[in-house]
Amino acid sequence: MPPRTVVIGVDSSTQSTKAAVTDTGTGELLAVGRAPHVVTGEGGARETDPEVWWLALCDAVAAGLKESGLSPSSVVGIAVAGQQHGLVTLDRAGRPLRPALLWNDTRSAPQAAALVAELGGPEAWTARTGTVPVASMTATKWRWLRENDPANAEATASVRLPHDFLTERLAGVAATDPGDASGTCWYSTATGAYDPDLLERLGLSVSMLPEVAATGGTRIGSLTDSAAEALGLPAGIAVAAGTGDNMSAAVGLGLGGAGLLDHPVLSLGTSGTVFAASRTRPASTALSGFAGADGTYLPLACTLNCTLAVDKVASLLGLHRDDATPGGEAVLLPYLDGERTPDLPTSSGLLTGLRHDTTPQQLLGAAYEGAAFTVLRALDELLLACGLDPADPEVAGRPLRLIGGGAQGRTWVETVRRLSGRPLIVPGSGELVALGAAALAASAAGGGDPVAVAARWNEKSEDAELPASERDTETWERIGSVLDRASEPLLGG
Ligand SMILES: Nc1ncnc2c1ncn2[C@@H]1O[C@H](COP(=O)(O)OP(=O)(O)O)[C@@H](O)[C@H]1O
Ligand SMILES: O=C(CO)[C@@H](O)[C@H](O)COP(=O)(O)O
Repeated sequence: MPPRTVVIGVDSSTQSTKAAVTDTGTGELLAVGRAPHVVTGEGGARETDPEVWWLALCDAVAAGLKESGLSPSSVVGIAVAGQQHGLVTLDRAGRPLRPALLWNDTRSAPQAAALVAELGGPEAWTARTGTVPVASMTATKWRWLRENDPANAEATASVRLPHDFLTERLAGVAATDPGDASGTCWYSTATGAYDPDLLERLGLSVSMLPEVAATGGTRIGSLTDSAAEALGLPAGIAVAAGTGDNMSAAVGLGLGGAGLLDHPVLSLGTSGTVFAASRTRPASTALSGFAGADGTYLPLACTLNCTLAVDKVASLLGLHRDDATPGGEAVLLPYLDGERTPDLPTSSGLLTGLRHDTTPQQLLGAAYEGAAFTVLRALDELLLACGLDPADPEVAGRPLRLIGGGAQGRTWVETVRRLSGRPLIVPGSGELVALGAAALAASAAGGGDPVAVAARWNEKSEDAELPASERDTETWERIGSVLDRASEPLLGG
């Protein structure tokens, strides 16, 4: 038998880094090393020092390798999938000038509104870049920095996204991929390149940005001696371009440009996201028309408040996260970070429908319902943008794949099932982002198309399949009516 070779898929997300030591041949997840991140900031600010991500990556890789019991010499490749959109600013020596502005930092909402108006409205942005700027998009953060921290903006020699900052630390090469680049709002999914006019408008030049590799699985270089020493891995192994975390999850599921719209995906993490792989370029202002890691399309909608917000409500109530019952009359919109979908960056949490007999368990259940409702309503927009009618019983009956940390939680699964009325598939692998990155690494190390690699790995996956339960339309309508009434003044409706 030839010796076992492995690849390392890194998921550098908002709350932590995970490094999945993955068998190159079978996709078996042999070990997962973990290291937490620190997010700081009050009000709308959310920042992390990029050096925290690098140290967490080193710790997670070391922990994963130790747990696997394998020799470092069995590792043949590595790829990073990172939280999308974050703005990393580097000096001439490649050192971060300041903490990164994260995807859920809402301070750049005014800059987003100004950019939308400057181009003549949302449709113009959809046509140009695929996506309408909201506070999450990198372009709005760069403009915020120029207006609010001009000294650091002036000193910036290069701009990176979280995943390509880390990839550059690994390979010494400035590279990104179409998927993560499409979340900047200065890359066009229509042309597959940076938009020179938008760069000029933003005061950026191409020389400040990483080159866009053809796919996230492209080998952009090899592990440098210094990175090898920091990670305890052999120098010279393949480094892939990597991608954004949602794009990587799509790869991990074996979805990529194959038009597999019959299985939309719902991810329950710090963010709640819904997305579907598509061959058709989406043209809706109601969602983000991102690219996939291979340059095809990944229409996606994202909420700012999902598992972290619900965990916060549980801790305020002194309850365990699964100590919840359906909310009854109580409606809780847990928009603790403001909200992105719907675009309500200055909103905060809202509780209504309290009675003398409302219990703490119902309040927690109402937080789950509010978070799940918000992302599920975005799913309807996603389907519409993909030319599907969400009210069509055939479309409404298609299964929803549930991923992210929340998919491991009983109450999350039951709440999504009850409010969606759909059958659910919970994939056997709980680490789809890291698995997708491992497939990108395997591809870079010589293993062919990453989506095909992941699809082959998934053939043995033991997925949980849950049949549909009756849809709780009463709760759905109650929450929808509260949200619509509360957002009217904020949306100017
Ligand atoms: N067993 C579980 N039950 C419910 N929620 C869980 C469970 N395990 C993890 N989570 C939730 O998953 C979240 C982290 O998910 P993850 O997808 O790793 O987030 P991120 O990618 O944003 O860092 C945590 O906020 C936690 O609430
Ligand atoms: O902004 C988005 C998607 O557009 C988020 O989904 C981020 O990519 C962060 O993801 P998690 O840390 O919640 O996984």
